Amino acid sequence: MASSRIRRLDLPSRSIFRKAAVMLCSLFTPLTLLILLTERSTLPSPVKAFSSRDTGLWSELTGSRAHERSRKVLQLADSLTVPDLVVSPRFAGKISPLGEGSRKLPQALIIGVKKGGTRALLEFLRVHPDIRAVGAEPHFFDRNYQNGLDWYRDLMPKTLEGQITMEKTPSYFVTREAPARISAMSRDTKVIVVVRDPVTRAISDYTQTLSKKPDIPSFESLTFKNRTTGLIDTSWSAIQIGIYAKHLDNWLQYFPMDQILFVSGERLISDPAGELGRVQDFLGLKRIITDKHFYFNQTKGFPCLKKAEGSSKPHCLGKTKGRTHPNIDPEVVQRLRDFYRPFNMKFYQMTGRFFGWDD
Ligand SMILES: Nc1ncnc2c1ncn2[C@@H]1O[C@H](COP(=O)(O)OS(=O)(=O)O)[C@@H](OP(=O)(O)O)[C@H]1O
Repeated sequence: MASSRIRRLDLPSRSIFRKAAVMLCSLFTPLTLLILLTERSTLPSPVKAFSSRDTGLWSELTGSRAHERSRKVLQLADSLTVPDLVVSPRFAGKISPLGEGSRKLPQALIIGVKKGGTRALLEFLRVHPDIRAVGAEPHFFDRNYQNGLDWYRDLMPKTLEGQITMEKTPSYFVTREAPARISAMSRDTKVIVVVRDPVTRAISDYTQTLSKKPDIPSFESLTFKNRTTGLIDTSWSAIQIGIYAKHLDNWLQYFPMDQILFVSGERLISDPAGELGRVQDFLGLKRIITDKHFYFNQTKGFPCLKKAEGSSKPHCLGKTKGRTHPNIDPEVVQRLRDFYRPFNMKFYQMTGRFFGWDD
Protein backbone atom coordinates (compact mmCIF):
# COMPACT_ATOMS: atom_id res chain seq x y z
CA MET A 1 0.00 0.00 0.00
CA ALA A 2 2.69 2.30 1.03
CA SER A 3 4.57 1.57 -2.12
CA SER A 4 1.52 2.09 -4.34
CA ARG A 5 0.91 5.46 -2.63
CA ILE A 6 4.46 6.45 -3.32
CA ARG A 7 4.09 5.41 -6.98
CA ARG A 8 0.88 7.46 -7.25
CA LEU A 9 2.59 10.47 -5.74
CA ASP A 10 5.67 9.90 -7.89
CA LEU A 11 4.03 9.79 -11.27
CA PRO A 12 2.80 13.40 -11.44
CA SER A 13 5.94 14.75 -9.75
CA ARG A 14 8.18 12.90 -12.25
CA SER A 15 6.20 14.30 -15.16
CA ILE A 16 6.47 17.81 -13.67
CA PHE A 17 10.23 17.36 -13.45
CA ARG A 18 10.38 16.05 -17.01
CA LYS A 19 8.36 19.05 -18.24
CA ALA A 20 10.59 21.42 -16.32
CA ALA A 21 13.69 19.78 -17.79
CA VAL A 22 12.29 20.02 -21.33
CA MET A 23 11.40 23.67 -20.76
CA LEU A 24 14.87 24.45 -19.43
CA CYS A 25 16.50 22.71 -22.38
CA SER A 26 14.38 24.55 -24.91
CA LEU A 27 15.25 27.81 -23.16
CA PHE A 28 18.99 27.21 -22.86
CA THR A 29 19.74 25.58 -26.21
CA PRO A 30 18.93 28.63 -28.36
CA LEU A 31 20.47 30.84 -25.67
CA THR A 32 23.74 28.95 -25.80
CA LEU A 33 23.69 28.97 -29.60
CA LEU A 34 23.03 32.70 -29.55
CA ILE A 35 25.96 33.28 -27.23
CA LEU A 36 28.25 31.16 -29.39
CA LEU A 37 27.25 32.95 -32.56
CA THR A 38 27.11 36.46 -31.26
CA GLU A 39 30.58 37.44 -30.33
CA ARG A 40 33.94 36.96 -31.91
CA SER A 41 37.16 35.41 -31.01
CA THR A 42 40.78 35.83 -30.30
CA LEU A 43 43.03 33.38 -32.03
CA PRO A 44 44.44 34.68 -35.27
CA SER A 45 45.41 31.53 -37.12
CA PRO A 46 42.02 30.32 -38.37
CA VAL A 47 41.18 33.90 -39.21
CA LYS A 48 44.33 34.17 -41.25
CA ALA A 49 43.17 31.21 -43.27
CA PHE A 50 40.73 33.64 -44.82
CA SER A 51 43.26 36.37 -45.39
CA SER A 52 43.04 37.55 -48.98
CA ARG A 53 46.80 37.66 -49.33
CA ASP A 54 47.02 34.07 -48.30
CA THR A 55 44.22 32.60 -50.37
CA GLY A 56 43.41 35.01 -53.17
CA LEU A 57 39.87 34.83 -51.85
CA TRP A 58 39.15 38.47 -52.42
CA SER A 59 39.64 38.30 -56.16
CA GLU A 60 36.84 35.72 -56.16
CA LEU A 61 34.69 37.85 -53.93
CA THR A 62 34.83 41.27 -55.49
CA GLY A 63 32.09 40.79 -58.09
CA SER A 64 28.90 42.83 -57.61
CA ARG A 65 26.81 39.90 -56.34
CA ALA A 66 29.67 38.74 -54.24
CA HIS A 67 29.98 41.41 -51.62
CA GLU A 68 27.29 40.02 -49.36
CA ARG A 69 29.04 36.66 -49.64
CA SER A 70 32.43 38.22 -48.83
CA ARG A 71 30.99 40.00 -45.79
CA LYS A 72 29.63 36.68 -44.58
CA VAL A 73 33.01 35.03 -45.15
CA LEU A 74 34.72 37.66 -43.02
CA GLN A 75 32.10 37.32 -40.30
CA LEU A 76 32.45 33.56 -40.47
CA ALA A 77 36.22 33.93 -40.24
CA ASP A 78 35.70 35.82 -37.04
CA SER A 79 33.18 33.40 -35.61
CA LEU A 80 35.33 30.36 -36.41
CA THR A 81 37.67 30.96 -33.54
CA VAL A 82 37.07 30.56 -29.82
CA PRO A 83 33.95 32.50 -28.83
CA ASP A 84 34.51 35.41 -26.52
CA LEU A 85 32.53 34.11 -23.58
CA VAL A 86 34.82 35.09 -20.76
CA VAL A 87 33.90 38.51 -19.55
CA SER A 88 36.54 40.60 -17.84
CA PRO A 89 35.59 41.11 -14.17
CA ARG A 90 35.99 44.83 -14.74
CA PHE A 91 33.30 44.56 -17.33
CA ALA A 92 30.88 42.34 -15.52
CA GLY A 93 27.49 43.95 -15.96
CA LYS A 94 28.79 46.17 -18.76
CA ILE A 95 29.38 43.62 -21.49
CA SER A 96 26.51 41.39 -22.32
CA PRO A 97 27.41 38.00 -23.74
CA LEU A 98 24.01 38.14 -25.44
CA GLY A 99 25.48 40.62 -27.88
CA GLU A 100 24.08 43.88 -26.62
CA GLY A 101 25.49 47.07 -28.06
CA SER A 102 25.79 47.99 -31.70
CA ARG A 103 28.22 47.73 -34.57
CA LYS A 104 30.07 50.96 -35.21
CA LEU A 105 32.57 52.12 -37.76
CA PRO A 106 36.10 51.95 -36.33
CA GLN A 107 37.41 54.95 -34.46
CA ALA A 108 40.99 53.70 -34.69
CA LEU A 109 42.89 51.72 -37.33
CA ILE A 110 46.21 49.96 -37.52
CA ILE A 111 47.16 50.97 -41.06
CA GLY A 112 50.60 49.39 -41.41
CA VAL A 113 53.19 48.55 -42.16
CA LYS A 114 53.11 45.10 -43.66
CA LYS A 115 55.48 42.83 -41.65
CA GLY A 116 55.94 45.59 -39.07
CA GLY A 117 54.35 43.68 -36.18
CA THR A 118 50.72 44.67 -36.80
CA ARG A 119 49.26 41.30 -35.74
CA ALA A 120 51.18 41.37 -32.46
CA LEU A 121 49.93 44.89 -31.74
CA LEU A 122 46.31 44.01 -32.47
CA GLU A 123 46.41 40.80 -30.42
CA PHE A 124 47.95 42.65 -27.49
CA LEU A 125 45.43 45.49 -27.72
CA ARG A 126 42.51 43.07 -27.72
CA VAL A 127 43.33 42.25 -24.11
CA HIS A 128 42.05 45.72 -23.20
CA PRO A 129 38.38 45.57 -22.15
CA ASP A 130 37.67 48.87 -23.89
CA ILE A 131 38.86 47.66 -27.27
CA ARG A 132 36.89 45.45 -29.60
CA ALA A 133 38.54 44.47 -32.86
CA VAL A 134 37.95 42.42 -35.99
CA GLY A 135 40.41 39.55 -36.26
CA ALA A 136 40.54 39.29 -40.05
CA GLU A 137 41.87 42.06 -42.27
CA PRO A 138 38.85 43.71 -43.96
CA HIS A 139 40.90 45.50 -46.70
CA PHE A 140 38.01 47.93 -46.97
CA PHE A 141 39.90 51.11 -47.89
CA ASP A 142 41.96 49.41 -50.56
CA ARG A 143 40.20 46.41 -52.16
CA ASN A 144 36.62 46.51 -50.93
CA TYR A 145 35.72 50.18 -50.91
CA GLN A 146 33.02 49.66 -53.55
CA ASN A 147 31.08 47.56 -50.99
CA GLY A 148 30.19 50.69 -49.03
CA LEU A 149 30.30 51.75 -45.39
CA ASP A 150 27.31 49.64 -44.33
CA TRP A 151 29.11 46.52 -45.48
CA TYR A 152 32.17 47.64 -43.56
CA ARG A 153 30.19 48.44 -40.39
CA ASP A 154 28.57 45.01 -40.51
CA LEU A 155 32.00 43.39 -40.16
CA MET A 156 32.65 45.12 -36.86
CA PRO A 157 32.02 43.51 -33.48
CA LYS A 158 29.31 44.97 -31.28
CA THR A 159 30.46 47.58 -28.80
CA LEU A 160 29.02 49.35 -25.82
CA GLU A 161 29.44 53.04 -25.11
CA GLY A 162 33.04 53.92 -24.36
CA GLN A 163 34.49 50.94 -26.20
CA ILE A 164 36.69 51.53 -29.22
CA THR A 165 36.16 49.58 -32.45
CA MET A 166 39.35 48.71 -34.32
CA GLU A 167 40.66 46.78 -37.29
CA LYS A 168 44.06 46.29 -38.88
CA THR A 169 44.90 46.17 -42.57
CA PRO A 170 48.62 46.82 -43.10
CA SER A 171 48.28 47.75 -46.80
CA TYR A 172 46.36 50.95 -46.00
CA PHE A 173 49.61 52.79 -45.22
CA VAL A 174 50.80 52.42 -48.83
CA THR A 175 47.41 52.81 -50.54
CA ARG A 176 47.25 56.22 -52.19
CA GLU A 177 43.47 56.56 -51.82
CA ALA A 178 43.28 55.28 -48.22
CA PRO A 179 43.82 58.56 -46.27
CA ALA A 180 41.17 60.45 -48.26
CA ARG A 181 38.72 57.59 -47.86
CA ILE A 182 39.34 57.20 -44.14
CA SER A 183 39.04 60.94 -43.64
CA ALA A 184 35.71 60.84 -45.53
CA MET A 185 34.49 58.18 -43.08
CA SER A 186 35.57 60.33 -40.14
CA ARG A 187 38.14 63.09 -39.88
CA ASP A 188 38.64 62.08 -36.24
CA THR A 189 39.86 58.56 -36.99
CA LYS A 190 43.07 57.73 -35.12
CA VAL A 191 45.64 55.82 -37.11
CA ILE A 192 48.51 53.69 -35.86
CA VAL A 193 51.55 52.67 -37.89
CA VAL A 194 53.93 49.97 -36.66
CA VAL A 195 57.25 50.67 -38.36
CA ARG A 196 60.28 48.41 -38.52
CA ASP A 197 63.77 48.75 -39.99
CA PRO A 198 62.92 48.89 -43.74
CA VAL A 199 65.74 46.48 -44.63
CA THR A 200 64.59 43.71 -42.25
CA ARG A 201 61.01 44.51 -43.19
CA ALA A 202 61.85 43.93 -46.89
CA ILE A 203 63.55 40.63 -46.05
CA SER A 204 60.57 39.59 -43.92
CA ASP A 205 58.21 40.48 -46.80
CA TYR A 206 60.34 38.43 -49.20
CA THR A 207 60.42 35.51 -46.73
CA GLN A 208 56.63 35.49 -46.67
CA THR A 209 56.38 35.44 -50.49
CA LEU A 210 59.07 32.74 -50.66
CA SER A 211 57.10 30.56 -48.25
CA LYS A 212 54.19 30.56 -50.72
CA LYS A 213 56.15 30.58 -53.97
CA PRO A 214 59.46 28.78 -53.45
CA ASP A 215 60.45 29.32 -57.12
CA ILE A 216 60.78 33.10 -57.03
CA PRO A 217 64.17 34.69 -57.86
CA SER A 218 66.62 35.45 -55.06
CA PHE A 219 66.20 38.52 -52.84
CA GLU A 220 69.46 39.87 -54.23
CA SER A 221 68.34 39.70 -57.85
CA LEU A 222 64.93 41.24 -57.12
CA THR A 223 66.55 44.14 -55.23
CA PHE A 224 68.38 45.57 -58.22
CA LYS A 225 67.24 46.97 -61.52
CA ASN A 226 70.81 46.53 -62.55
CA ARG A 227 73.19 44.68 -60.25
CA THR A 228 76.33 46.10 -61.94
CA THR A 229 75.30 49.73 -61.54
CA GLY A 230 73.78 48.98 -58.13
CA LEU A 231 70.51 50.65 -59.13
CA ILE A 232 67.77 49.63 -56.67
CA ASP A 233 64.41 48.52 -58.06
CA THR A 234 62.07 50.84 -56.18
CA SER A 235 59.11 49.43 -58.07
CA TRP A 236 59.46 46.14 -56.15
CA SER A 237 56.86 46.38 -53.41
CA ALA A 238 59.22 44.89 -50.80
CA ILE A 239 61.49 47.93 -51.33
CA GLN A 240 58.77 50.49 -52.03
CA ILE A 241 56.85 49.90 -48.76
CA GLY A 242 59.92 50.83 -46.68
CA ILE A 243 60.14 54.39 -48.03
CA TYR A 244 58.08 55.49 -45.05
CA ALA A 245 58.63 59.25 -45.46
CA LYS A 246 57.04 59.18 -48.91
CA HIS A 247 53.93 57.32 -47.77
CA LEU A 248 53.61 59.48 -44.67
CA ASP A 249 53.60 62.61 -46.87
CA ASN A 250 50.40 61.37 -48.45
CA TRP A 251 48.75 60.79 -45.04
CA LEU A 252 49.70 64.25 -43.86
CA GLN A 253 47.59 65.74 -46.65
CA TYR A 254 44.54 64.42 -44.76
CA PHE A 255 45.48 63.84 -41.12
CA PRO A 256 47.30 66.02 -38.60
CA MET A 257 50.35 64.48 -36.98
CA ASP A 258 48.63 64.23 -33.57
CA GLN A 259 46.13 61.74 -35.04
CA ILE A 260 48.90 59.40 -36.18
CA LEU A 261 50.88 57.21 -33.78
CA PHE A 262 54.10 55.45 -34.75
CA VAL A 263 54.91 52.28 -32.91
CA SER A 264 58.42 50.86 -33.09
CA GLY A 265 58.27 47.29 -34.35
CA GLU A 266 61.61 46.63 -32.65
CA ARG A 267 60.44 47.92 -29.27
CA LEU A 268 57.19 46.01 -29.61
CA ILE A 269 59.43 42.94 -29.30
CA SER A 270 61.98 44.22 -26.75
CA ASP A 271 59.51 46.17 -24.58
CA PRO A 272 55.90 45.33 -25.52
CA ALA A 273 54.44 46.90 -22.37
CA GLY A 274 56.26 50.19 -23.03
CA GLU A 275 54.90 50.46 -26.58
CA LEU A 276 51.43 49.35 -25.45
CA GLY A 277 51.51 52.11 -22.84
CA ARG A 278 52.02 54.71 -25.58
CA VAL A 279 49.22 53.20 -27.66
CA GLN A 280 46.76 53.19 -24.74
CA ASP A 281 47.59 56.85 -24.02
CA PHE A 282 47.09 57.74 -27.67
CA LEU A 283 43.68 56.04 -27.70
CA GLY A 284 42.69 57.83 -24.50
CA LEU A 285 42.44 54.56 -22.57
CA LYS A 286 43.45 53.64 -19.08
CA ARG A 287 46.81 51.83 -19.02
CA ILE A 288 45.45 48.38 -18.30
CA ILE A 289 47.88 46.38 -20.44
CA THR A 290 51.18 46.37 -18.56
CA ASP A 291 54.30 44.22 -18.26
CA LYS A 292 52.26 41.82 -16.11
CA HIS A 293 50.50 40.68 -19.29
CA PHE A 294 53.63 39.47 -21.10
CA TYR A 295 56.29 36.83 -20.78
CA PHE A 296 59.18 36.08 -23.07
CA ASN A 297 58.82 32.68 -24.70
CA GLN A 298 62.36 31.31 -25.22
CA THR A 299 61.27 28.74 -27.79
CA LYS A 300 59.35 31.27 -29.88
CA GLY A 301 61.95 33.96 -29.29
CA PHE A 302 59.23 36.59 -28.88
CA PRO A 303 57.06 38.07 -26.17
CA CYS A 304 53.74 36.28 -25.74
CA LEU A 305 50.59 36.96 -23.75
CA LYS A 306 50.23 35.27 -20.37
CA LYS A 307 46.50 35.15 -21.09
CA ALA A 308 44.94 35.84 -24.46
CA GLU A 309 41.69 37.77 -24.65
CA GLY A 310 38.82 35.58 -23.54
CA SER A 311 41.11 32.79 -22.38
CA SER A 312 43.14 31.82 -19.35
CA LYS A 313 45.91 30.20 -21.40
CA PRO A 314 49.23 31.69 -22.55
CA HIS A 315 49.18 32.76 -26.16
CA CYS A 316 51.99 33.27 -28.67
CA LEU A 317 51.43 34.31 -32.27
CA GLY A 318 51.34 31.57 -34.91
CA LYS A 319 54.14 30.04 -36.95
CA THR A 320 53.91 32.63 -39.74
CA LYS A 321 54.98 35.32 -37.25
CA GLY A 322 58.64 35.22 -36.37
CA ARG A 323 59.89 33.22 -39.35
CA THR A 324 63.57 32.51 -39.89
CA HIS A 325 64.84 34.77 -42.67
CA PRO A 326 67.16 33.52 -45.42
CA ASN A 327 70.75 34.76 -45.35
CA ILE A 328 71.15 37.74 -47.64
CA ASP A 329 74.45 38.82 -49.19
CA PRO A 330 75.86 41.38 -46.70
CA GLU A 331 76.88 43.69 -49.56
CA VAL A 332 73.29 43.83 -50.73
CA VAL A 333 72.11 44.52 -47.20
CA GLN A 334 74.65 47.37 -46.95
CA ARG A 335 73.55 48.80 -50.30
CA LEU A 336 69.96 48.79 -49.05
CA ARG A 337 70.99 50.47 -45.80
CA ASP A 338 72.63 53.24 -47.83
CA PHE A 339 69.55 53.51 -50.01
CA TYR A 340 67.13 53.89 -47.10
CA ARG A 341 69.27 56.18 -44.90
CA PRO A 342 68.10 59.56 -46.32
CA PHE A 343 64.46 58.43 -46.29
CA ASN A 344 64.84 57.22 -42.70
CA MET A 345 66.36 60.56 -41.65
CA LYS A 346 63.45 62.38 -43.23
CA PHE A 347 61.04 60.02 -41.44
CA TYR A 348 62.70 60.62 -38.02
CA GLN A 349 62.42 64.34 -38.65
CA MET A 350 58.75 64.15 -39.66
CA THR A 351 57.72 61.96 -36.73
CA GLY A 352 60.02 63.49 -34.11
CA ARG A 353 61.09 60.00 -33.10
CA PHE A 354 64.47 58.38 -33.69
CA PHE A 355 63.96 54.71 -34.52
CA GLY A 356 67.65 53.78 -34.58
CA TRP A 357 67.75 51.86 -37.84
CA ASP A 358 70.91 53.58 -39.03
CA ASP A 359 73.31 53.00 -36.14
N1 LIG B 1 55.24 38.99 -30.16
C1 LIG B 1 55.52 38.68 -31.44
N2 LIG B 1 55.44 37.41 -31.87
C2 LIG B 1 55.72 37.10 -33.16
N3 LIG B 1 56.10 38.02 -34.09
C3 LIG B 1 56.19 39.30 -33.69
C4 LIG B 1 55.91 39.69 -32.35
N4 LIG B 1 56.10 41.03 -32.27
C5 LIG B 1 56.48 41.45 -33.46
N5 LIG B 1 56.54 40.42 -34.33
C6 LIG B 1 56.94 40.55 -35.72
O1 LIG B 1 55.78 40.67 -36.50
C7 LIG B 1 56.19 40.37 -37.84
C8 LIG B 1 54.98 40.15 -38.70
O2 LIG B 1 54.39 41.40 -38.87
P1 LIG B 1 52.87 41.61 -39.20
O3 LIG B 1 52.03 40.94 -38.18
O4 LIG B 1 52.63 43.06 -39.39
O5 LIG B 1 52.74 40.84 -40.59
S1 LIG B 1 51.58 40.97 -41.66
O6 LIG B 1 51.82 42.18 -42.45
O7 LIG B 1 50.29 40.99 -40.95
O8 LIG B 1 51.74 39.74 -42.48
C9 LIG B 1 57.11 39.17 -37.69
O9 LIG B 1 58.02 39.20 -38.76
P2 LIG B 1 58.97 37.98 -39.11
O10 LIG B 1 59.91 37.83 -37.94
O11 LIG B 1 59.70 38.38 -40.32
O12 LIG B 1 58.11 36.77 -39.31
C10 LIG B 1 57.73 39.38 -36.31
O13 LIG B 1 59.08 39.77 -36.35
